[in-house]
Amino acid sequence: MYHRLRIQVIISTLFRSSTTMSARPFAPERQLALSAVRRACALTSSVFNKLVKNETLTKGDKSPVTVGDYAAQALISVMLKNSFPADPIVGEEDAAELRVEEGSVLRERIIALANEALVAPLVEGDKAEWGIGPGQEKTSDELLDAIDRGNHDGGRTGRMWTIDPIDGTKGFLRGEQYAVCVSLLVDAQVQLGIIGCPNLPVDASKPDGERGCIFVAVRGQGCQQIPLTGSTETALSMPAFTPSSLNFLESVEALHSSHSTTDTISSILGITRPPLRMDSQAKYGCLARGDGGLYLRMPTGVGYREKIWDHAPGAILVEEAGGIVTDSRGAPLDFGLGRTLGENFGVVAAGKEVHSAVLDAVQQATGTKAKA
Ligand SMILES: Nc1ncnc2c1ncn2[C@@H]1O[C@H](COP(=O)(O)OS(=O)(=O)O)[C@@H](OP(=O)(O)O)[C@H]1O
Ligand SMILES: [Mg+2]
Ligand SMILES: [Mg+2]
Ligand SMILES: [Mg+2]
Repeated sequence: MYHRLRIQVIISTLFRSSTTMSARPFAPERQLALSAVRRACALTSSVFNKLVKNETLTKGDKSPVTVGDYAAQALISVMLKNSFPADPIVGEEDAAELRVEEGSVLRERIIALANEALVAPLVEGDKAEWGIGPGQEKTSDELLDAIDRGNHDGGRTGRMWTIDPIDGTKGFLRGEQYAVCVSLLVDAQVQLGIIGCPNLPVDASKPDGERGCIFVAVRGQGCQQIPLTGSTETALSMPAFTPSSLNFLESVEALHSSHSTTDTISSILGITRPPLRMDSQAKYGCLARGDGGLYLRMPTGVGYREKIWDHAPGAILVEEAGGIVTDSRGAPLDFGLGRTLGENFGVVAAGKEVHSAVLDAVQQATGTKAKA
């Protein structure tokens, strides 16, 4: 029923005209990044369809890394460099492991996949000057360098992009939710966030219906959902939840977010609906469109530092849909500390009507004091 509460306004014509686009702040960045995320979603879907799981590597942090992660980061990075050559990139992956494997099947597969995605025909909205389309192949070295352009340290000043080429790697490998996530930070403030979710139902009330959505938000311009295979934009606005109508969105992996803390907070708030568990920043998109009323990510006490690419794109979606995103003390997430968010105080994302009640419950559950 909460789906009916969504305020959805079709504004497809608003962003389509290039005259309108270029007049809006960050219009070229939005258009380019949308195209890059769309291509990366096509790439990752095709990897999944062909994927043989024994091609999965294991990195030191135990998260599975697939050819899809590397190839998608290479693709997005090439496209960003072609249009915004001066902008640094904070990307999840780096090519160190691939460089020692010259000629390996894995490396050749990554190069082939990235090039296939780069040379795919132009579709509506694409521009040849972005360095995409037939004949735009790159060499192996150029693609490995593109992956390594994601090695920027982050920081407080200037423009920088974040790329998480496949967020929710475990969901991806299970054939469930994952997301291709890109954001643009300016002086540590998120100005643009784009999240492509190839497996997410376009309408949560029709779980067996059409799948594949992109969520996009530019600061001050609202949050929109676009079907992966179309251009109709739907403006998203978070419905007003009360504590009694709330339900949680949370990680599938208990290692990533403490389910037991969430359970305690749930009882304090009197929430009876079961949590909606899904992998990846698809959770932020679902929150922005009202599939759930609250996203909690509580530290599991293992000293993990959250990464900026795991939250910057999602945070702006929720804020532009009318919600509030803070850590569990009520402090804003700080994207200016480097590649991580620093000490892990968790994430509390919710509608403005309930956010402070949730913070109180978190404080009660964890014995922490909200930041003054
Ligand atoms: N210990 C720990 N604590 C918190 N977070 C961690 C931890 N380990 C990994 N990660 C990051 O979690 C990202 C995926 O988590 P999600 O919430 O998106 O999905 S999940 O349900 O937890 O799988 C995942 O992003 P991807 O690597 O892009 O999949 C990681 O960056
Ligand atoms: Mg990872
Ligand atoms: Mg991630
Ligand atoms: Mg990832």
